[in-house]
Amino acid sequence: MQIHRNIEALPGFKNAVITIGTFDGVHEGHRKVIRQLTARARAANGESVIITFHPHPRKIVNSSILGLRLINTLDERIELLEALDVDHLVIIPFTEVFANQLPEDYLCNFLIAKFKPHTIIIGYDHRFGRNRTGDYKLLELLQQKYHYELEEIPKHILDNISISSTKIREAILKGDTATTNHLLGYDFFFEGEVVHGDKLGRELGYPTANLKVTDEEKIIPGNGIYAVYASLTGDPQRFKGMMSIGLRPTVNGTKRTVEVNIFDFDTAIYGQTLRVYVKQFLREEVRFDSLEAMVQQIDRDKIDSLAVL
Ligand SMILES: Cc1cc2nc3c(=O)[nH]c(=O)nc-3n(C[C@H](O)[C@H](O)[C@H](O)COP(=O)(O)O)c2cc1C
Ligand SMILES: Nc1ncnc2c1ncn2[C@@H]1O[C@H](COP(=O)(O)OP(=O)(O)O)[C@@H](O)[C@H]1O
Repeated sequence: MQIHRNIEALPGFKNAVITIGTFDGVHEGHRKVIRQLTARARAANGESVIITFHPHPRKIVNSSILGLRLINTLDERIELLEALDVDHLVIIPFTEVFANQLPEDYLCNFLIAKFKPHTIIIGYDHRFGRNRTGDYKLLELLQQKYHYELEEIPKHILDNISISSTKIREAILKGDTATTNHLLGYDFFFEGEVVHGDKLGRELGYPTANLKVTDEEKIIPGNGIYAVYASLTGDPQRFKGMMSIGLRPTVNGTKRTVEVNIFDFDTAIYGQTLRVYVKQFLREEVRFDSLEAMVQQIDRDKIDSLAVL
């Protein structure tokens, strides 16, 4: 997959079959659309092109949802799309100027001028241009003039995509790993930099890599204890482990922490980036009367984790 970030330097596409969207999550619903895209491109003897936006258009167009958390960072989205046999990914910086183009200008100066699309695959409810006034009808109207084919994404797939995206975000926040991973079609993951904690973990027999998630838009699972896989950037090895997210009431914690104990592992990894695949929710965080009681429970968490990993 070729990645293009500069719209002034796009290549000449061959029979471009294009679709437009944010694809946050690259979940099962998105994959259906992408299969439609790649199949159509093959049939047209052309190239499949995904046009996506960053930052998320909803942040620009509707500032009331500034707090919107995303299932994927841009880099994760790229990585997931990379695995799906798409020829080109075009990342458009979604600015106010871009959003404020008249629909006809967007169509003519952007879509047609830059892509010369053979086919546009789009949902019937797709909106574009200033105040989102451009619609499918306009695309139909100008089809002859600009010689593109129009292919509709079936409504049930579109409905399913928006329901899934909402459900996935809610499920992640609730710690509902079964729903999350089922709807995503892969295990939800996130990354964080390993930072210093209170140095209590090692004393308790369970050193934990404390993670600082640097992308503030990234959604993080709700509080609880989870069975996870973990890997270090640049290292293909995937370790088993368990994660605790929460306030750590037992040690009178006040800050929400994300920490991972990696099984059969004994290396200082401060400063490194750890990726965590959230496999299964095990239990809620509890306030224990003593550290011994907590360690006994963590012993059981390890057994429970190993049973699902
Ligand atoms: C698998 C696991 C489960 C945990 N469960 C709880 C818990 O239920 N309640 C709690 O207060 N802290 C829990 N913790 C957090 C510990 O209190 C924490 O690891 C300890 O304070 C060490 O922190 P440090 O890494 O900053 O030294 C858990 C940690 C792990 C790894
Ligand atoms: N099995 C392991 N799981 C997680 N971290 C480990 C492990 N073994 C060694 N480490 C290292 O030790 C650190 C955790 O030790 P800990 O005593 O909990 O200190 P801190 O409070 O700074 O997290 C991790 O950040 C990592 O660098």
